[in-house]
Amino acid sequence: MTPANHPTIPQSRIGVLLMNLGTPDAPEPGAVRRYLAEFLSDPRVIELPAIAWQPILRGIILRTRPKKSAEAYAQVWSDDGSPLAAITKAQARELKGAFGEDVIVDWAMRYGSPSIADRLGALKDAGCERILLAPLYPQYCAATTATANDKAFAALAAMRWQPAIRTLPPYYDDAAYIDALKRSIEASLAELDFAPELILASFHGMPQRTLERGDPYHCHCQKTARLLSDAMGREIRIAFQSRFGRAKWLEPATDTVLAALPGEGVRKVAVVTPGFSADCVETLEEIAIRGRETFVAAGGTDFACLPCLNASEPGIEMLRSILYRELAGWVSPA
Ligand SMILES: C=CC1=C(C)c2cc3[nH]c(cc4nc(cc5[nH]c(cc1n2)c(C)c5CCC(=O)O)C(CCC(=O)O)=C4C)c(C)c3C=C
Ligand SMILES: [Fe+2]
Ligand SMILES: [Fe+2]
Repeated sequence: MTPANHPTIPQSRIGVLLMNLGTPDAPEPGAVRRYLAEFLSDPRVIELPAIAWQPILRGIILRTRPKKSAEAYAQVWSDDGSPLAAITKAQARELKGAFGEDVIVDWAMRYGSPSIADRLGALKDAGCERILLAPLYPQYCAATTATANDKAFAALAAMRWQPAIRTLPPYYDDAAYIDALKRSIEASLAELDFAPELILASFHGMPQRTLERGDPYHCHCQKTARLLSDAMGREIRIAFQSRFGRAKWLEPATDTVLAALPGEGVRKVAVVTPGFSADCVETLEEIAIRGRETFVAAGGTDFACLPCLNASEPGIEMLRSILYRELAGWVSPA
């Protein structure tokens, strides 16, 4: 091979790629439609044969849902764009330099932009010979963790010269995660002007059959809630939100629980959403806006939806600690 066509060997670096779900580019029906079309065509998310599912998706869901979802997104959109993207970007920014000068921290979305393929390519071009893929889902399920990793591996499949890869395992029971949740929740509780009688931990739902097929997601959610309850020394009840479609989903459903609590004598509630590493339409609209309406309509008097770990100090400290452990042998101790 002549020097002219020999690939240049850039300086050896390490990359960390934070990966989250993805979000529309704008709170408008067209952008939401493009996002939902990509998201809901993922066979890891909707486990039906394409021949049966695509006509339902194209013929019904993508004709009706984008308008309604766009209204939800419009209520939570920030100056910095979609909260999920803005917060994931802030997490990457806050982790800059956390693992030394030669470790580049970047972020990408499984659906929409910035894409995993683009950011992996950028890390490789910047000289990263080793990359840690970090799906930011504390609880594992195929519809989130696995599909983010699949997308990264599909991008790698197109590279002649691949970097070495590691993936961040689920961290649902990690002491650093539980401790960060406890610190963040206690700080938020201290700011409230009421004392909640109950803390409700609302996790994103999944179809019941994914539990039967072997996803550990339900168990991971239960264990997170139990460890958090032990750490905080108080009852934490669990529920599953965001039901989609007609199949049976994990129960109890968050909206059903919120509607029932006042009847059980619980009139002051704080909802936490430990399964979301960043606030998003599902926490800021579904829980903080619609969940409150449901609870108050049922007779509740005080409601709070506490923030996710986001780019808060406990949240970044937790990410630093769990990511650092996965970089063992790649970076020397700070
Ligand atoms: C945190 C874990 C998540 C799991 C598990 C999950 C499963 C799952 N979700 C849908 C359908 C939708 N989810 C939507 C939004 C959404 N979902 C998650 C996370 C999980 N989803 C996040 C972080 C978000 C927010 C994205 C944002 O832009 O803020 C949506 C879009 C919104 C809407 O139209 O309601 C849909 C649809 C399914 C079908 C599923 C498991 C099979
Ligand atoms: Fe979802
Ligand atoms: Fe939702």
